Amino acid sequence: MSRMDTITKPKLLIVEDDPGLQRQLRWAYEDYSTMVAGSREEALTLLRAEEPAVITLDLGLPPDPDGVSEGFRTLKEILALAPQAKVIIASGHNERESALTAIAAGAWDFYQKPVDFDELGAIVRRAFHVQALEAENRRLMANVPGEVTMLGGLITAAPEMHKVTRTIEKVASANVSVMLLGASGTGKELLAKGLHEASPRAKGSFIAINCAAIPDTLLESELFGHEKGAFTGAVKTTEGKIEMADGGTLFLDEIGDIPLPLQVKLLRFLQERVIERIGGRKPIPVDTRIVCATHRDLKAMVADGSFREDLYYRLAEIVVPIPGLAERPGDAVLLARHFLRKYGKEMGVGARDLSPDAIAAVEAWGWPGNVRELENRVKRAAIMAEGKFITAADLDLDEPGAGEGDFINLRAVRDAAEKRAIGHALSVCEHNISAAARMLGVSRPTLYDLMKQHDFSA
Ligand SMILES: Nc1ncnc2c1ncn2[C@@H]1O[C@H](COP(=O)(O)OP(=O)(O)OP(=O)(O)O)[C@@H](O)[C@H]1O
Repeated sequence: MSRMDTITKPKLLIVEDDPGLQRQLRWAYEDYSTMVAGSREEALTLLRAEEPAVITLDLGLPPDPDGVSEGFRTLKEILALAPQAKVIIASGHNERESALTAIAAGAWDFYQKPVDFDELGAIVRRAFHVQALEAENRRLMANVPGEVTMLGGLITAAPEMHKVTRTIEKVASANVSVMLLGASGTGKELLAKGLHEASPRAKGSFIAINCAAIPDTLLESELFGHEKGAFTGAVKTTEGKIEMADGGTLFLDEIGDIPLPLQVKLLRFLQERVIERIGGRKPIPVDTRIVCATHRDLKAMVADGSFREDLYYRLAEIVVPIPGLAERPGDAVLLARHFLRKYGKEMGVGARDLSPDAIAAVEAWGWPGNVRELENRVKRAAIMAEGKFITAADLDLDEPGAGEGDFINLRAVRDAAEKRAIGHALSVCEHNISAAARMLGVSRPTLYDLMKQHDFSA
């Protein structure tokens, strides 16, 4: 076995004690990197060292070459070490029963001796094929969000967002101010948190505040805190959010909503790194990093005088635009599946997936509310849906023309409605055609015709 072989060819382990057969089998499998073991011990040693994907196993091994006991023992030990390996059993005449027992014990397939190389070759090829598919599947499942934690728990497969996360990772450790620009629900807070966690301030607190959600009159106290008796109702001295985030990061969402007088106070903090609580007399030094975000056009606000230019440049040394969900190819479905798993687990319902019509609808939707909208729709669907699959209707994405622009005429609307109803019935009935036909009140042949017409696979 050359080094090249091990790198490029799939590995096949042949467990066979007959030297003649060993030679023949080795010769028959040129396409694989083959290795031969004549006993259980040798088989296990090679298994540990080489991790072959497929194994052919003769049940009659020494010290019991005419029985099956050693073969079964070997099978059991192989599967204990490598449950994903495909083990193909070789059984002699009249050993069909043992072969079936071996399958029940976890073997993948069997063939009858004397060896028919064509037949065995086909079984081995198929075993490799299935093994590769399963390995690919496992790899994809491992990459399923939730299990992979990207920056701040963010989930994405879109290159546009990978660029964003790379930028954030880079600026996290630099001493620069960062402004995130993006529509509501695009994940700005999640990214700000990711930035904090990737920065040397990760041991400090991450505090978030939405400036648009707090009335102007309270915002100053929220940010800077107040001394006892500073105003009616100030019954005790309270720290502001800037102070609470000392040593950490303060995320100011909707920074464009800060009124002008407060902009001045914030600028002073950024320049001098001290704050004064409302009603306080002494400046308090605070080491807080500010990360801010907005969906507004701050440059236009600077131009019309509603946002201070000097503050803008203090806050926006690095500006990171965040693309909307609809501009991230593949992310909507990826995130829908993630939220489905998350809420399915939380509610203790079994594993569920999106039906084909739901996938199409999720891909076509414009997502004006971005990830937040998607999360809300999936959460509601996870609660309401009954079948194993979540449909477009469950997600409330099934109005005629959803995401597709206007319909041309009534026939097109009927067509679309028919297609949705069929997709829904098929997914609810888990593709059982008779059950779906009953649900739709049509005969089986009619449903077959309709499925053909609407491009559903039978
Ligand atoms: N890529 C993502 N992966 C996983 N969850 C996400 C992702 N993007 C957003 N979310 C989730 O969507 C919701 C909205 O995200 P977030 O609050 O970060 O958005 P935002 O841009 O700050 O919104 P707003 O400006 O309206 O406050 C949160 O529950 C967040 O956890």
